[in-house]
Formats: sequence, C-alpha cells, structure tokens
Amino acid sequence: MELTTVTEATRIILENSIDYGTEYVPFNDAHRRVLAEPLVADRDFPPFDRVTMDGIAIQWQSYANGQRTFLIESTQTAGETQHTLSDSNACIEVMTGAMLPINTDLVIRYEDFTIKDGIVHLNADVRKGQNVHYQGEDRRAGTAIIQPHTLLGPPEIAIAASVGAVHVPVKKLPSVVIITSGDELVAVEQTPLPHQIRSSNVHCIATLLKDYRINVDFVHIPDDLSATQQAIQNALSQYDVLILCGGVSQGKKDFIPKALQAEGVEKYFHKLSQQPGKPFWFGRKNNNVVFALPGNPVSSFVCARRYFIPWLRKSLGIPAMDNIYAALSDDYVYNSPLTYFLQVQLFQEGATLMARPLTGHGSGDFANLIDNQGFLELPKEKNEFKKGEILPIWRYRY
Ligand SMILES: Nc1nc2c(c(=O)[nH]1)N[C@H]1C(S)=C(S)[C@@H](COP(=O)(O)OP(=O)(O)OC[C@H]3O[C@@H](n4cnc5c(N)ncnc54)[C@H](O)[C@@H]3O)O[C@H]1N2
Ligand code: MOO
Ligand SMILES: [Mg+2]
Repeated sequence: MELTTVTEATRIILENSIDYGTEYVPFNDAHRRVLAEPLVADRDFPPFDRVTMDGIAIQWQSYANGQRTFLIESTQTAGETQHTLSDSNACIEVMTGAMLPINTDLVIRYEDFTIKDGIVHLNADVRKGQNVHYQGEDRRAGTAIIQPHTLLGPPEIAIAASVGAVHVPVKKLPSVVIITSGDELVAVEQTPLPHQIRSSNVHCIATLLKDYRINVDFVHIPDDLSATQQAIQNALSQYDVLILCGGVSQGKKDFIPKALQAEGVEKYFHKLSQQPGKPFWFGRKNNNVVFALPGNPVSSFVCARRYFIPWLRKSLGIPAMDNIYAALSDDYVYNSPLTYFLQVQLFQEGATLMARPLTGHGSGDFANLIDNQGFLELPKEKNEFKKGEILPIWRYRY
C-alpha cells in the first residue's frame, strides 16, 4: 500500500482548515486567543505629555537665557488636573505620570538640583524637551495598535485594558472530543489489573491543546465495532473535531478506520511514510474533521504536534508551521525510507539552537519524552545526517 508523505499529508490537512468565526471574550481571559478584528487606540498613546521623572518642570527658554535658580510655584502630582506655570523663570515640582504643566517643556530630576529655602539650584546641564513622554508619540488615536491574526499574550492584554476593550473579538475555537479505544485501558483513578494500563496519552494531547485554550471532552469506547460506530456517530453530531486515539493499525480489534468510513467519514489518507505515527488516519465528513491517531503514546503525540497544531493554527488564521530549525549535535543514522521524528534535547551553542538525539525504547516509551524538548524532522530522502546539519524542529517545551 502506497504511503502518504509527510509533505502531502501536511498539504491535505492544511487545505482542510476551517474558519469558525468570531466571538467576544473578556479581555483578561483572552490570553493565547487569536484576535479577529483590529484593536484600535481610543486615545493617543500616551494621552497627554507625560512626566517621566520625579523633579521639576521648567521652560527651556529660561534656561537658555541663563536662569539656573527657580522658585517653586506648585506641585503637580499624577492624577491631578494640569497646572500652569505663571512665572516663566520659576518651576513646578512634578511627579512621574503627571501631566506636564502648561508653559513648561522639560523636566529635571531631583538628582540634578538641590532645594534651599524653596529655591531650586541646578547642578547639571539640561537638554531641551528632556524627561517628557510626548502625547501621541507612541501611537495615534484611531490607529490599529494590534492587528487581526495576532496570538494574544501579556502585552496585548495590557493594550486591551488601556483602550477599554472590556470584551475583545477573537477567533472562535472548534469543539473537540478525544475518543480513546482499547479494552486494556482504565481510568486514571483506577488500579489497573496485570493486563491493563491507565489511559494516558489522551491527557498528553488534551494538555497540548490547552496551549490554544481548547478544553476537550473525553469519550472512551470498548473494542467493539457497533459500539465504536455509535460513539463516532454521536461525536460527529456533537463536536467539530474528533481526535481518536488507537485502533488504526492492523490488529483484530483495530476497528476505527472501518467504523469511520461506515459513518460516512471520507478517508483522505491512511498511513504515512513516517515513524513514529505511521498508521495515522485523516478524514472529513462535511464540517467534521477527523484525526485518528495511532495509539502508541509517542506516535499520537508526534501526530498531534506535527499535524493537529498546524491545522488548528491555520484554522485560527495564524501561521501554521513553526519554521524553527535546530542543528544536529552529532552524526545520526536512520536506516529506513521514512521521515523520522527524532527525539532531541535542545541546547544553545552561541546563537545556534542545537539538537542532541536521545532515543528511547520506541514509540511506546513515553517516559523518554520527559528528557527531551522536541522532535527533529529527518526527511525520508536521506539516511545519514551529519553533525551541524540544520533541520526543522517541533518543540513541545520552551
Ligand atoms: N502488524 C502490524 N502491527 C502494527 C503496525 C503495523 O504496521 N503492522 N503498526 C504499529 C504501529 S507503528 C503503531 S503506532 C501501532 C498503532 O496501533 P493502533 O493505532 O492500532 O493503537 P492500539 O492498537 O489501540 O494501541 C497501540 C498501543 O498504544 C496503547 N494505547 C492506546 N491508547 C492508549 C491510551 N489512551 N493511553 C495509553 N496507551 C494507549 C495501547 O495500549 C497499545 O500498547 O500499531 C503497531 N502495530
Ligand atoms: O507509529 Mo508507530 O508509530 O511506530 O509506534
Ligand atoms: Mg492496534
């Protein structure tokens, strides 16, 4: 059977991205959501000529005329309405964050003068316009400060707060269900019998999705064809995206591909020329997109990281691919005509991100993921990779 290449699978998956529209969320709950419309400045940034140092404000012309002592007329603190300097040879004490008083145009720090009997005596040179953050010099009122398709983070939340965007327009997220299959699996809170294991890899994938604020539902189905079909039918009617885990290979109870097709999900590919994750199945039914991942924990994680995340990013309108590269720290040989997702430890050597191979005991060994930070993508066209070779890296830790 012809295997689908990683490149072809990527193309197919990205072609099937879906725009879920826009919704409004509270600005302080918008972290790691994608902005859907421009966020516009309601006022200038900053909104007034802002004092940036505690000290005094004077008029430049008085200093230029040789004035070096200044009578203090008043004190302008942050949060007060704007003062006016009436004698152009005097000064006003000003605090950081205050409006620059009318008739003044520069600020001198306390460190640069002494005060004796209410008179300021300068002991440093001053520059025209110093220590003032001028109205509108950062951004003008009415301009878009944050563009759509921005993944929101701490600075963007501060901008939203500053412009009074109590609710911000963000891209809607798909609803996602993760379906496990396998009679050997028991819930986390149970004690497995000798032939059983706790279901774990779905929690790895669910956690990966939390980076994009997606909270999944979980469904478990026994290894039974009609129960599998019923569960798929229910999931198709209730969720946008189905992520299935396990049951996609050659086993006697690997019913997933058959059940999906019986429920009308069209297969776009099954089996990739990659390792781990070779038996990955992907398809679609109308607006339902289905990722049926291989059950082995490292395989399902590689597929979720390498294919689901780019699909989601494209659906949300942000760049799909990471386009981050690392250099191999040692020669590496992989004797198979498949793309290999090599587990690596990442470290910095000068300006270069380096990747040190640390393989475990195959795609069932998920404990080995703990000691690594990402998967280095070794293309299938080659078997021998040289120290220093630069290759795409799929990080799962930063
Ligand atoms: N004859 C062949 N056998 C297998 C092939 C093959 O090409 N020919 N491919 C192997 C590869 S590669 C993989 S990957 C696995 C994929 O298997 P399935 O997708 O059918 O997954 P299962 O059989 O259900 O389970 C595999 C393995 O993963 C464990 N698993 C499953 N779900 C979970 C979970 N939620 N939490 C933790 N562990 C889970 C399961 O217990 C199995 O050990 O097939 C190979 N076989
Ligand atoms: O994809 Mo299976 O990916 O090797 O364990
Ligand atoms: Mg199987």
